[in-house]
Amino acid sequence: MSDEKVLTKQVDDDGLCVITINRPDAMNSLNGELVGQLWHEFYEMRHDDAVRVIVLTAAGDRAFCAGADLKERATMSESEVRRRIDDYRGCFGAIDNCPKPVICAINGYAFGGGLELALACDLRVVNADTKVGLTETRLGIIPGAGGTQRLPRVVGVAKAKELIFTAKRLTGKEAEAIGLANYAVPADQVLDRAKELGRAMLDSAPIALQQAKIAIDAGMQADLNTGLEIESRAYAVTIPTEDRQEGLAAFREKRKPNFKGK
Ligand SMILES: C/C=C/C(=O)SCCNC(=O)CCNC(=O)[C@H](O)C(C)(C)COP(=O)(O)OP(=O)(O)OC[C@H]1O[C@@H](n2cnc3c(N)ncnc32)[C@H](O)[C@@H]1OP(=O)(O)O
Repeated sequence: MSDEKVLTKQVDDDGLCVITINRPDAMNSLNGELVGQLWHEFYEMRHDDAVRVIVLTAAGDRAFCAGADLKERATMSESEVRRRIDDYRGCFGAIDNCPKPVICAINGYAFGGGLELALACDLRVVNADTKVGLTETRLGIIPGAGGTQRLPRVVGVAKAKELIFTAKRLTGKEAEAIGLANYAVPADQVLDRAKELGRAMLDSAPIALQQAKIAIDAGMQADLNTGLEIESRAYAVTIPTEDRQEGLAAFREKRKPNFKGK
């Protein structure tokens, strides 16, 4: 393990947390240490009330994440590669299942596992001039960290097949046009736009945010009637909360609500 931290974390007083991948010299690619730390951090944040909304980004101006660390990969046995793919799935699953909104600020290249990492987040803001893509088929493999499942759910089956079969590298602007990114902005505005989105969510009640995320994510895997049942159960969780009473009181008193996540 090197002395330099591969991941940094900053939480402000309002609960906006910025996680920064810090391997810029290796294009922020995913080695074992980074995957382990990301996984651990997202597990910890599940239970940390000081964190309400998360922005995930990376250091430097070239890459968000160039996917698997291909130099490390070249040294690994087949069984080590299998295990590493499982680690990606566990790590990205922890991000996907994080009960708080996660916004990915794609500051530069996002290829292979790097884009799969971004797809595990709820929203994406991308550098308009960078390139992103699931490039794995050009390396004799397939997207194995959720890409074959999450990309079609975001952009539709036919577009996902086109992108995966051709390993196409899209510009940030093109990613925005197909809904892969919520916003494409100039490079120097990526992090600020992601934080701005995050701050807009801080005004919403934490339990309401969690339940809305659960309802959307679980409901999208189900038929409409099951999805509506999931929504109904998620709504029911919010009914006995102090925050619901606070929301009504704040409306009555014409003031901003002070939500406590209770
Ligand atoms: C389940 C998951 C599977 C996967 O993720 S498979 C991997 C998918 N990733 C890719 O296909 C991207 C591979 N990388 C590239 O295509 C290019 O690179 C870039 C477009 C990202 C950048 O190109 P350029 O600007 O010309 O720079 P450069 O000289 O190629 O790279 C700069 C340094 O960064 C290292 N690097 C780039 N990508 C990776 C990587 N994925 N793993 C480890 N190192 C990487 C290079 O080797 C080099 O380093 P040095 O200066 O020592 O030669």
